[in-house]
Amino acid sequence: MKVLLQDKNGNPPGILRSECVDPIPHLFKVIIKRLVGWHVLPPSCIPDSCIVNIYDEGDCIPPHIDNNDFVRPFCTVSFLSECNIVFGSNLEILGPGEFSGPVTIPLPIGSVLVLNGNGADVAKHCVPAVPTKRISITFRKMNESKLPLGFIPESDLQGIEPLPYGESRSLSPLTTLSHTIRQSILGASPSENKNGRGHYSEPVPRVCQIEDENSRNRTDNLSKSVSRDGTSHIIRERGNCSESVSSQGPSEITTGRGTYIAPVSRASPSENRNRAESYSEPAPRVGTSRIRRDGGNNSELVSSEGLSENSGGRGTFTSLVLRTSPSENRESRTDGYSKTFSRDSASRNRRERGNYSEPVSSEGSSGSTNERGTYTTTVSRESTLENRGNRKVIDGYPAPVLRDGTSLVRRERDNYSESVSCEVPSENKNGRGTYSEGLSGETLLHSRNGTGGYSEPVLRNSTSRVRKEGSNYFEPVLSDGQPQNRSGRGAYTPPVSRSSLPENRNWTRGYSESVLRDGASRIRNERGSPVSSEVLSPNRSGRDGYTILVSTSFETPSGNRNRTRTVGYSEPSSRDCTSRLRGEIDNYSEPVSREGPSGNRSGRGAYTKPVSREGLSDNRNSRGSYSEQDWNGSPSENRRGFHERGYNHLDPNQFSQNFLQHFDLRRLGPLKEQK
Ligand SMILES: O=C(O)CCC(=O)C(=O)O
Ligand SMILES: [Fe+2]
Repeated sequence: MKVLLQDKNGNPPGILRSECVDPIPHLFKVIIKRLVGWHVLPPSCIPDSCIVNIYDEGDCIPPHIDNNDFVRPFCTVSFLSECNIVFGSNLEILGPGEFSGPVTIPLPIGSVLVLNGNGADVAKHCVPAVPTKRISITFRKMNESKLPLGFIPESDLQGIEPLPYGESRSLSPLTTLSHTIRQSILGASPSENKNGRGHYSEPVPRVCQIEDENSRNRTDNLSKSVSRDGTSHIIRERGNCSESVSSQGPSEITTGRGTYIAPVSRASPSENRNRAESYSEPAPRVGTSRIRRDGGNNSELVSSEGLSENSGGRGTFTSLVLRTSPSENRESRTDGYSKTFSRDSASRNRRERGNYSEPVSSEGSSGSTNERGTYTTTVSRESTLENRGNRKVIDGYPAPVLRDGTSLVRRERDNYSESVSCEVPSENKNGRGTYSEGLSGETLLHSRNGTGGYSEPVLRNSTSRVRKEGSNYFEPVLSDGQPQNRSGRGAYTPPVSRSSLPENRNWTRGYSESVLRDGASRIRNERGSPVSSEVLSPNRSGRDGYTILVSTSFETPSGNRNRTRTVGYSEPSSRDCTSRLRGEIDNYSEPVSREGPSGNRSGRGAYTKPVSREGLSDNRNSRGSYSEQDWNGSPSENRRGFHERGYNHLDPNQFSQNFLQHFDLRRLGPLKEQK
């Protein structure tokens, strides 16, 4: 593969230090503060740049790895519509906007995807042609040694600290981020997430009601949220950086001075582009594994190999654990996204079953067992029927009653499960730690123990943790060290006191690993941090803050059962590296910005225009960093439209206006119509 070490203008990959972009909009700062306050990003990675990718229907971002001029972890927040993101070291371009890779992860609206470790540095990622318009904002911190010349840090973004955990019943930041990160991030001010003592309590979901509505309404609400801010919201990269991306070669990126980095539409090597084979399913149902962390706090989307048990027999199972704010979000979330954890990390119940590990609400939720004897936190559809009458039903799904009165409902969709929690009367709990009458006592018990015999302990103080690993449970970890939580199945490990949690759990540094059905293994960091992905040893160093999903057998299910364990995690054995998840290798990508050929990643624009599906092969360069040999067609042709749309050199207000148009679909109509 031909690798360009510089773009058309002679710029090397990475941050363009001499470039200047607009300052970060106020609303973005609000988001950043929450990302850090809620432990999604560590204080060492406070974003000082960002990219706003605006996708029209059919647009995509080819395989790439975010340049290392940006520190890890970094994250991306999704808006407007859900789409998939594909990870893998070998991502193929099967056609315009059609990429195939070992791991496909859905990005729900409002979710935050954190990339770290190998997930950010080894695996590539790409966004196949989106089904409908979508916007994502990628927040990254520039490496200090790569800061744009004359770069002046935003004073109000300095010294942001993670909010301290609140007490007992309050949810921990580590447990609240979620799909609703959007609503929380956009709908409340940081201070509102603190309790009277200045502790983190819970995000205030001002727009939670939106969650009960359809995407359009959500969009509307998003608009409102944005509008509420009254400032020039979104988009625009703060005069912090711009980056250039050459059309090929690993790691090209650039940043410039400002805060934003422009467009990021990295294309994959030419050889991967024009494949004749038709590719009907971008996201292989089986063989996808996903991990998502919505925040440094443990909101994770974890999916794994097509474990029928865990996915209700529908193939790929994914457990989506999103953080949300406890109260409001619970009642209102209906589209399956909601939270799951409790306030302190200890309260997270996590279960790692043969094929997946999944967070379980700390309040004691826990799971239900499916009829196949497989433990799953997810409420199976089967059980739904029988439990429906006794449980709170959210969007058609029953909500297990948690001890503290909260309930958790998870449902499974094609490829993933979503958890939805909601509040339920405390009377619905008995004193045994199980569930009782009221809402679903018997039914719940039935659901839980009917098959797998798994009874999940629910500590009254909601600080229990449950974990199941394979056939064994790795259980309860009470925050107070109490050993009450055990299923009695014999497969449990003794309760582990909170303080000793890491050491007692598994191999190493707090990771617990489970082997996926197809041989893939998964590792999770109980401390709740990130979610990394790939399996390469470097990234599995066991550093805090991320979960590692190792899935090595997507393409060769039968041959991936051999694992090589390395410090706390297993090494994938497949040669094709399909075990990688979430990485971003700057193989290069080619952004196509609305500003035109030379505008990609220039940092002038706060956003990037993903590559259009139709013009995939033509649209990939950013700053002209493409090679004629590799790119057929004229880039400018594909970008013309953007030029004409006047996205270039907009002043903040004008820029905002344009940006808002994309959000307020109700008022302004479909984005398409605005062209
Ligand atoms: O749109 C997304 O979710 C991903 C964007 C991305 O990969 C990037 O900005 O580098
Ligand atoms: Fe990226």
